[in-house]
Amino acid sequence: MDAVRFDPIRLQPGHLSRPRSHERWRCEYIESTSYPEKGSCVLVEEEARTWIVESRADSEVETVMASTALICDTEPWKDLKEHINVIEKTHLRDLMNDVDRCQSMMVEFDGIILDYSRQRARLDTTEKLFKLAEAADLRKKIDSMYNGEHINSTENRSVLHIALRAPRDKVICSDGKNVVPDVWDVLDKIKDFSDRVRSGSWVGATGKALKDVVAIGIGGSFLGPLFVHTALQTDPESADCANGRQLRFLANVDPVDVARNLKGLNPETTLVVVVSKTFTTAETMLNARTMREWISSALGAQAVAKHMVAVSTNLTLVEKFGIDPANAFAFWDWVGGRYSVCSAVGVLPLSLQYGFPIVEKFLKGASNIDNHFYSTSFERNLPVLLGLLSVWNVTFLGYPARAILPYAQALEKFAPHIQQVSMESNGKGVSIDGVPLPFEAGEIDFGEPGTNGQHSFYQLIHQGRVIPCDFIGSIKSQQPIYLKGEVVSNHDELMSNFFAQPDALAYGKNPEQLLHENVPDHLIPHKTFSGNRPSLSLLLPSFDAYNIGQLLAIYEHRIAVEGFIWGINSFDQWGVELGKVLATQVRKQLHLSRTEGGPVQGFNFSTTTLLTKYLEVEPGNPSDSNELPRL
Ligand SMILES: O=P(O)(O)OC[C@H]1O[C@H](O)[C@H](O)[C@@H](O)[C@@H]1O
Repeated sequence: MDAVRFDPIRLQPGHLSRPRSHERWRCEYIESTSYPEKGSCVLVEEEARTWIVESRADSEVETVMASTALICDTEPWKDLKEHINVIEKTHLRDLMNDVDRCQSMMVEFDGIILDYSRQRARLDTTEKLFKLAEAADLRKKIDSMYNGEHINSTENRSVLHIALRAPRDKVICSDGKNVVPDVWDVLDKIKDFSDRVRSGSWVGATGKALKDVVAIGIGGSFLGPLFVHTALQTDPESADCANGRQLRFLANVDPVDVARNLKGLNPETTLVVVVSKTFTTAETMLNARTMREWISSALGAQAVAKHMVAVSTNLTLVEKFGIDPANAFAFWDWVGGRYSVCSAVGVLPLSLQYGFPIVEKFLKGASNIDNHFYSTSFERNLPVLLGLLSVWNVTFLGYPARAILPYAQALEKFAPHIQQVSMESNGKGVSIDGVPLPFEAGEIDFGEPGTNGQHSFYQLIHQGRVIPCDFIGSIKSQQPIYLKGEVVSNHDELMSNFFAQPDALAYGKNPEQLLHENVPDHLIPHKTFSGNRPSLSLLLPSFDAYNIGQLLAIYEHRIAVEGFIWGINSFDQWGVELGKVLATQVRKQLHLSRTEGGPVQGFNFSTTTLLTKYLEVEPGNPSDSNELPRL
């Protein structure tokens, strides 16, 4: 039995290290306090200043005694706080004149250039950020992730999306087991299945080839695959492989999304892929039942086996739903939903559309960044630099948002995907040990492809609030256009904006310049740009499948770095639960009122009034017959 001393003032649920299953620990405490109930650790005895606790967990995994120290208590943090005053006195206009500084703030890896010279940072700022990384044990945390330790401590899970794109011969262990062979078993199964569907050897119930795929899923089971699909759609090599095929995504439980997705589809030639990690998500399951009805009402119930397959970690529920387990593609609880695009979640629908070899290139791109992130010194490590700079912007300079501005229509769905990866991962208010954070973590991500955004929200970015921007561009266009007689090609036109906007933000325009241009006095305040607005630029060779994989992994790891520095758990998402629970209560009420006409009860005045109005306008009971969209 180990004796552990706790400081009751800092003691919060989550601070107790858990003994191995059914072990007992003696915990001495300093002042009188009540035992903080914590999951599987139960208080079995209490003596003077001592609790005897016993673990009731089945797991043999021991959580290491978590430190109650917050990163903001460290010297490097305090030093950076002081350093803000120094940076406040600088202007990017001047910082950009220092060529040595600018040169040091350009990093190249595998043809990807990161230019962070337009960050409000000097060389000593980055030095201080590296010290902060040291204080946050960043190296150790990255290693823990790669070693399969249960860094998602509130769910007691490893975080191993890196294993999803690891080469066959790599060894990556979770709970003592090499998971890479399991990953490749599923990848091989996907390759085989998608080859059969694409070649027409797997056909639908009426013998027709399945050329259209509807992937049902939401959140992490939707946004990543949608981003990659949208990016590959116009990549020439990928587009060639998708000839004659369609991939659609049904996410929203809004029946309009069903209607839109079904429009023009024939059940005879459609394959439905139900994607859900848990196979319990309300929206996905209702959409899956809807699509099952759409297929069976047209082709008979037996057709479901040929027209519906699933991706899930919960194969028992897949079978219960009526999908043949032979047509289920597994993944594992060590893959977070928002980090699952490289699992069957993305690989199956994308392989059906583009063929497995294209998807393998995408996986190789992501794997290349996994190696870079793991093995490159922090000074030249793209995700580490990006993560540290984000922490600097959000927490120290106080800029709460980040604009993701790809100068690439192919990356149209990148910002929506990163919104989930970033905001669900880092939108936390307590440290990994459960201590309320006395500083802001997480950021608000939003974005649109350039140049569309320029004609929309850039006004605010230039003259309103300061929003650090990520400019993302490619050297080669996926679909070049050049018109004889035009000054530049269409891609050069696009990229002129990519190169110009960061300088406009950094330098701005001052009243002297405006006077010199004979701008009337009364317009000078309106036409003045303060400048000094930070951005960074990422220039990639192209947006082919490999580069898209790289870009994805850069952002995934950048977000992990931010969480590691803030000392939060970036891999759980308890914040999404409450809304779901309350919706259950409303669903029950709607059913009751529709079927028995019962009055709205048990809600506050506002919800009661709204529900009553809602029920008045659309009266009627659920009917005995099915109703499907008529579009
Ligand atoms: O894949 P599923 O289990 O259906 O989950 C879909 C989504 O549901 C939840 O809302 C979680 O917050 C997301 O992280 C998850 O991606």
